[in-house]
Amino acid sequence: MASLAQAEELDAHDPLRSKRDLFVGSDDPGIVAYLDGNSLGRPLRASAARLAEFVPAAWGARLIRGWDEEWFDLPLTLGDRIGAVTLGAAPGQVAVGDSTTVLLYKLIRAAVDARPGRREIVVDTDNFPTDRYLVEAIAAERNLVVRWIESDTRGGVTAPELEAVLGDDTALVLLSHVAYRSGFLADVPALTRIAHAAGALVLWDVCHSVASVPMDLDGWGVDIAVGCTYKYLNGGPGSPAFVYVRRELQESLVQPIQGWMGHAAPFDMGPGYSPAPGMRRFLSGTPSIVGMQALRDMVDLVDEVGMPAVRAKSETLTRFAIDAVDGWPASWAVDVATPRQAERRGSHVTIEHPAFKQITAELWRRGVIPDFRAPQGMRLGLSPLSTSHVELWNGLEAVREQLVRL
Ligand SMILES: Cc1ncc(COP(=O)(O)O)c(C=O)c1O
Ligand SMILES: Nc1c(O)cccc1C(=O)C[C@H](N)C(=O)O
Repeated sequence: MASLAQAEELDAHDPLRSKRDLFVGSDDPGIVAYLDGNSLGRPLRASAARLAEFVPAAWGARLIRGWDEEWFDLPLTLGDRIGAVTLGAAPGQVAVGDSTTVLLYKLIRAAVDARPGRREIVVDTDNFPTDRYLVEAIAAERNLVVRWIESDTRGGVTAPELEAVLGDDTALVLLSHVAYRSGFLADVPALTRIAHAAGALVLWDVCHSVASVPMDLDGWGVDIAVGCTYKYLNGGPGSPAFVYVRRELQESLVQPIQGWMGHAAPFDMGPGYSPAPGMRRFLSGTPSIVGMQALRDMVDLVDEVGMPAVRAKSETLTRFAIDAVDGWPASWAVDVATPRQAERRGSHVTIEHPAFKQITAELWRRGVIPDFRAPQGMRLGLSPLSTSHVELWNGLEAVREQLVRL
């Protein structure tokens, strides 16, 4: 049974335990347990220093010269770093820029346009709202049909569910690698093979898996992936998203927001749009260089420790959370909505109870910070590099204390 002693023991043997001290606020007594790193990761102390220095040393001193010296290429050089460290992507296939929502729009549009004559987009009913809304908007724009896979707050998409909706008319399948609610971890290589066998392209939303679940996008034959950088990549609020496009596919995709930064010769400022070769064609306007600074430190840290160590810690954290909740009286009727098989879950655990909305609000007042997802889910986001088992135990104890009072 999970206990404080067990949490202390797990921390004592955790090879990543010293990394927690690298984060701002890890010593703040007002934050008893930060369990929302899957919405907004904590800042690294190195990022605080980098951002403080950026204004005088980069922006202030280099001024417009900064674009030639580094910033113009940063979306692609940083993309390559994210690709190598977290995505299993060879260079030249990842670009950073825009928000997740905007990148998803650009790539969903490009993908359905690359399959002319096919009229359906497949997506699941419990995919993240932005993904669903975009698919509906693009279906309306392009006169396409949305084929829904029924999923719920406890699930994710499996191979038989995908097979049941695929057909000759499927242009694109849009799925999440880790379901934002349940934490279900989809079998990317298997589902990608199934979609390809039907002649469809697949776009993976990797927001909740990047830097928490190891990926091999090249090896898995993934077409396109989009992910955000403010969760487990700790880029800060609104840090830009990234897109991966398989090399062989790049020249065949035309994205709809044709801005000058994606042009083959942006500084010619000539007539007509001619897309740049390679990943630059997926950029639109001036990317947020300021927004790219903090995540550079997290990519370096993940590179130093390696994704297998990150995943191993994530597994002990999620298992500990599930064991602790399993130890609560059955009469409390708290359900674990996250898969119990470690290989089928990402790095958050969701528990369900009708009182969790009010309980989460009270926990925030007490410095215990999970998040609440309607109708009754409490998500415990476990950032492998910044969450300790004792912190998690303290958070769970606070939840238990609230449940006892009901
Ligand atoms: C799975 C998933 N997709 C997309 C988004 C939307 O990203 P953004 O708000 O950065 O556009 C998020 C988070 O907000 C997410 O969790
Ligand atoms: N992106 C967010 C935001 O701008 C404000 C508050 C929360 C978020 C989130 O990240 C939500 C998150 N993607 C989720 O999985 O629910």
